[in-house]
Amino acid sequence: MKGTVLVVDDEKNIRETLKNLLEEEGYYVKTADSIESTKKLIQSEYFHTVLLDVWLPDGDGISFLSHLKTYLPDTSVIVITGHGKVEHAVRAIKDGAYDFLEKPFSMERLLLTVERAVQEVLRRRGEKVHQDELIGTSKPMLELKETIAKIAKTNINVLILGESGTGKELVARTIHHLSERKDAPFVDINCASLPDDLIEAELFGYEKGAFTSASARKQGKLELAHGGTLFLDEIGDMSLKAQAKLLRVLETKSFTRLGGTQVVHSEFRLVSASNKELSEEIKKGSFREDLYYRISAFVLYLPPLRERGEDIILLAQHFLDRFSVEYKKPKKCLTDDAKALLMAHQWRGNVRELKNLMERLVILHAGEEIKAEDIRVLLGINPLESYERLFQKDLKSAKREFEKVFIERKLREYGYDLRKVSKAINLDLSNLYRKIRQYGIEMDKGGG
Ligand SMILES: Nc1ncnc2c1ncn2[C@@H]1O[C@H](COP(=O)(O)OP(=O)(O)OP(=O)(O)O)[C@@H](O)[C@H]1O
Repeated sequence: MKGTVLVVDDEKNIRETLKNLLEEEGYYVKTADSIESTKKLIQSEYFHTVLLDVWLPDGDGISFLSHLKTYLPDTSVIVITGHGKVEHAVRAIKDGAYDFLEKPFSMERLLLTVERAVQEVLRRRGEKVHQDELIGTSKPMLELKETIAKIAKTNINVLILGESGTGKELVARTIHHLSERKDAPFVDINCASLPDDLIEAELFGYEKGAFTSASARKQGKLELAHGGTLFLDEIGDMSLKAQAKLLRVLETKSFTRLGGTQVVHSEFRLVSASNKELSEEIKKGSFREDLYYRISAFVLYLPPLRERGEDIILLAQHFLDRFSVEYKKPKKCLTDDAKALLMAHQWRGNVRELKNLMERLVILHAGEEIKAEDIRVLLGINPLESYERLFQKDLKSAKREFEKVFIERKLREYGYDLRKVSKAINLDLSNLYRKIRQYGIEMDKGGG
């Protein structure tokens, strides 16, 4: 796949012609006929390039451009303007469009412009070509996206709190991408993964000879973040000594490298994250209160995935689509049972757990349908745990559902040997056959 393209035009035949043409060239293409439908699409899908017509039934494309860039900050937008409408083209470029196409345009010109636009995004995103966009349409996620859009352009220090895997780093990166600093570095450091003395060396850098293994001068992350954003992940794990030094840097915007005397100035925006309750750490005396106030001018809280029910299926489908493209597998969908199971799961590992699960499902399953059983096997859960909803059914359907799960589990347990299963569950062979057929149970052993 060469890249993903969204075609926004109110004329059906233009949408279809462009879609066919671009698909033939190897792009993944989606279309939208209005601003409203575009808004919906970009909440759940990422596009390298958007082809945007100026005239749309519910507004003008150029005014919509800034909204589009909020959701897809990395995307190159190509605006399609009417013949001779130079003022539109000028405004579009001013508002952040990558390029414009004046009607009528040749197909060669279109393909060339799209190709350049996609290349530009891939280059800009570097190794993070497949980095996720912030997906979610639950109330807290929509509010979060709005807040991010508002604070990104400021220089305010942001603290992101939330359980592990809720997307704190992704939010930090999104803030950077939406800020004026987007072309400067985003420098991250995980305070939990480094021992105390190494954190200082990493943050402040060192001079040659500062310690035994310091064979040459090394710039620290604070210095590297100059002009950009410094992301301190797991800041709650920083030692008190490093905290005291960091506090001084935040007050003076300057520091010296380890073993050095030269004062180094660095101007960066600080975004920190923690999955610990920092107020508790302050009470315990392991986190400085004065540092807390410095880093938390604005606090963003990421709720656990289990509290954002409606995002679960959206994210699951998003990851299935993404990994299917990545692993060149057919597009997959979730059965209603599978969706119910995902909704009922606790997701202690939050979005990271969901993402990993979807990746494994794409790798392991050749078919197009993901069933509850496929997921249960990978999650290693006892079906009954996720069967709370059985109690909302009538006895007959609850019984049927349980019977199916029971037989599926026994079949797996006995390596799909029907004779053994028949004996183990005390059900004669012909009845077992009948039930397997009746419930549409697959005798596929390759599922995981
Ligand atoms: N809303 C979301 N939309 C799309 N992808 C997401 C979303 N939230 C999280 N992810 C993805 O889930 C994974 C985990 O997210 P991330 O690393 O940002 O979490 P974290 O809170 O920083 O975790 P930790 O506390 O363990 O460092 C990443 O691959 C990230 O891209």
